[in-house]
Amino acid sequence: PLVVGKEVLDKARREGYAVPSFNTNNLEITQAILEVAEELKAPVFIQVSDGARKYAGMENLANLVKDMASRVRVPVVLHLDHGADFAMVMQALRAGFTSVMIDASHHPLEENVRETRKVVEAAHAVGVSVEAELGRLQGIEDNVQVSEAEAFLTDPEEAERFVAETGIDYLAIAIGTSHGAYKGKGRPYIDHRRLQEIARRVSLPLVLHGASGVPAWLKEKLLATGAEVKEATGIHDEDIQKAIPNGIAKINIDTDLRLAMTLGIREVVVGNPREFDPRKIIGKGRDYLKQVIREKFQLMRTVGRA
Ligand SMILES: O=C(COP(=O)(O)O)NO
Ligand code: NA
Ligand SMILES: [Zn+2]
Repeated sequence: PLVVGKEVLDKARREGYAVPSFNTNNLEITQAILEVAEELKAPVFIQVSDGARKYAGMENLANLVKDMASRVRVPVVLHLDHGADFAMVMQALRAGFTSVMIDASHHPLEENVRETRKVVEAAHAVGVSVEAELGRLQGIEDNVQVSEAEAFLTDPEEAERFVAETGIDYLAIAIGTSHGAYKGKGRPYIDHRRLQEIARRVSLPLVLHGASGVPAWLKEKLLATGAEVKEATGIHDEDIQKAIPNGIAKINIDTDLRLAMTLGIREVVVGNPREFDPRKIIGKGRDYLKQVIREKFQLMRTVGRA
């Protein structure tokens, strides 16, 4: 069924596992997420970004997820990813989202606090959970663009104050991850000591953005189809596994789903110039999506937690 975010993430932090939050833009991605969640008896977040809202329509995606969630046994949270302002968050509340992010992390701290408090008051009035962000990730994704210079890691003491002043339910932090498929040369440096210090001060579930791994098997297959993804790199599994016992309870995955869908489509289209049935073309993408989603639930130890 569709549930509110707080209950799902409080349990995850308490019991030492994480819940993946997968971005969706369409029917096939949503089907892949829910089929695997049901198969593995895992709670899951399905999130809609600003770009997805523009591409598919917020109400369309909300109605699709709400209806499909009502027909599965595992808990499903419908989450607004990177809510840009109060108005967008209100539209999501009206559309029936059960979790919303207000991302005011690119504003000065005082403005971030003010904007976030406003959202918390409105969302909590209708029983919806709130995620906010402190600190900035580098990288580009769906209009969320931060240059190297502007990116800064989350200050533990500031995080403690921010949580106290805003009343949010979970906190997105910057500890070295970044959005997109190009997370820096080689292995991105994840500041685990900083995370431990934040987790010591903040008892709320912590959220990791920019957490796609760009799995080797997926990258190899993509290269074989002629996809130009040679420089693509992601967060290493060990860093994900290490972050979970240190308070990370929600982990955002978008890029790995994009790569998986693209692999399926390219394999069919590049290999079969005569194929023009979208169900065969997009369907192959859905198969790879399910493989990636399965791996995420296993990596985050979400399996069987529903
Ligand atoms: O943080 C993300 C997704 O990050 P990735 O690009 O690493 O999948 N969405 O909010
Ligand atoms: Na989010
Ligand atoms: Zn993000």
